[in-house]
Amino acid sequence: MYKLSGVTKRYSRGKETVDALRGIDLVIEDGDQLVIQGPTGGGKSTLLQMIGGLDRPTSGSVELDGVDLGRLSEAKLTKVRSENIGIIFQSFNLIPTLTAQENVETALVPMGTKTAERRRLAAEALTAVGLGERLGHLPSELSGGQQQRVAIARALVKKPKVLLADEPTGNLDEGTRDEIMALLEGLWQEYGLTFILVTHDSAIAKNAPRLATIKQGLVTVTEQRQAVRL
Ligand SMILES: Nc1ncnc2c1ncn2[C@@H]1O[C@H](COP(=O)(O)OP(=O)(O)OP(=O)(O)O)[C@@H](O)[C@H]1O
Repeated sequence: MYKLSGVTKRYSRGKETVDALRGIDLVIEDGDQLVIQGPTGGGKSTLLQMIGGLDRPTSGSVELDGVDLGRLSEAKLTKVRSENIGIIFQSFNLIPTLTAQENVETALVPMGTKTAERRRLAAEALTAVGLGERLGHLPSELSGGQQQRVAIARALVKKPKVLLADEPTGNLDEGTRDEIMALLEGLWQEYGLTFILVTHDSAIAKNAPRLATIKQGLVTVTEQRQAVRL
C-alpha cells in the first residue's frame, strides 16, 4: 500500500523556484489502479517520480508498505525500486544495441539472476506480451507498439508489485493505444499489480476506476467505478 502524506516538491531554477507539488495526501491500496490526469505542467510526472522512488519529496512522506522511500539511503532505495517497482515511459527507453530479449534481461541484472535463468524469464515475459517470436529483434526492427511491449516485459519480468506508466501510449496511434491499454489492463488483473498510470488521454481517464486529477500541484481523487476483476 502507498501512503503519501503532505508531499511537496520544490524545484529551484537559479533564483526561481517552482512548487511542482503542494501538499499531496493519497492512499493507493495494493492491487488498485489509479489514473493520474491533468493539464501540462500540473505535476503528474513529478508525482510519479516520487511514487517510483526516482526522486525525493522536499517535504512530506511517500510510504510503500510502511517504508518511507524519501528517507532510504540511495542503495536501499535502488534495491526497493529494482525489486518492487516496474516503470514504463512514453519513449520506451529501450537500449538500441540490445535485442528484445537482452533488453528485458537487463531488469534482472541488479537482482543477481544467473544468465540462463535471465534468458528463460525474459523469453517468458516477452511471450506473455505477445512477442515470443521476436526475441532476437533489435528495437529498430520493431514497431512502436511492439517496442512498448518489450518495455512492458522488461518492467514485469522481475514480478514487481507495482507498475508505473508515464504516458505509455503517448507515441502510439489510436489502434495501437487500445491494444497496449488492453494488454496493460489484462496484466494488471492477472498479476494483481498496483497500477498507476499518467495520461493526457481523456478516453483512458474516462475508463479509469479511480482518477486523480492534478492541477497546480494539488490533487483531487474521483471514484469512477468499481474496478472490474476477472
Ligand atoms: N527538474 C526540474 N527542474 C525545474 N522544474 C521542473 C523540473 N521538473 C519539473 N519541473 C516543473 O514542475 C512543474 C510540474 O512538472 P511536471 O513535469 O510534473 O508536470 P506534468 O503534469 O507531468 O506536465 P506534462 O503533462 O507537460 O508532462 C512544471 O512547472 C515544470 O516546469
